[in-house]
Amino acid sequence: MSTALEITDLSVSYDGVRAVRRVSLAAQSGEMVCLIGSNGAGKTSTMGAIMGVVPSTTLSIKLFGEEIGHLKPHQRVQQGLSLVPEGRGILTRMTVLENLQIGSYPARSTPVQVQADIERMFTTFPRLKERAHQLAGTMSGGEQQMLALARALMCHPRVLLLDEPSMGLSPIMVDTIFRVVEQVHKSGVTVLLVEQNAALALDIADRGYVMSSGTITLFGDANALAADQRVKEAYLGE
Ligand SMILES: Nc1ncnc2c1ncn2[C@@H]1O[C@H](COP(=O)(O)OP(=O)(O)OP(=O)(O)O)[C@@H](O)[C@H]1O
Repeated sequence: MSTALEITDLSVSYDGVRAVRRVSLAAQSGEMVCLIGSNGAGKTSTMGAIMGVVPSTTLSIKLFGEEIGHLKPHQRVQQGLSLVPEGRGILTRMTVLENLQIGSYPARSTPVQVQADIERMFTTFPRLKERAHQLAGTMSGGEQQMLALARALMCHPRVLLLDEPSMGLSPIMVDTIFRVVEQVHKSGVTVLLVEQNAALALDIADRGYVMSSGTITLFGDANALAADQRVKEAYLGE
């Protein structure tokens, strides 16, 4: 199995205050890896730094063995990395269709390819098809999360970074989103998932990392982490 994503010594500071300290993590090709931890642990900062949208000092970020740490975010997208950010990051004053079209820009797809990708997204998310001409900002939270995920998939990522996809969603909508995440994973995409809902994350992931106060404190097989007393007490409410 090849290594899809390999992060070495990633650190993030805000105004001189260290939020993430020398984090190293990896995901093998086709793996689903989760990153769990309490509020403010540094998960979102880590995801942003991997994507290049949050400044960091990082020794190395490798995507399928190629160093991408020096690349701009859109260049990282071209290399096969996509982020669905926390809070979704969709363009609220544009329609669903426009959001999907813009989502395809970094991939430099041909118009025929873009159209095929939009149809693919509409098959995966029929709700988005029904609402193709609706302004994204007027959709429900769950619909916006679907759009954010669909937009990231327009670029055919090889590695998908998902930051808190369940945030603020009803249980039914969480089910819908996670079913698609599982489909995407089964299609061979490597997934790095940040989730506040640790039980859900450890249930769906192959492996996990636990983050606390800016550092990785535990990692391992997802089942083993879910059975770990420290994880149970701190994150699973048991
Ligand atoms: N833009 C910023 N400016 C200053 N401090 C920030 C900024 N973004 C994050 N922080 C701080 O960095 C720390 C880590 O935040 P981060 O959002 O990465 O954590 P998190 O684990 O994703 O938390 P949550 O689960 O609540 O989203 C926190 O103390 C936060 O207040």
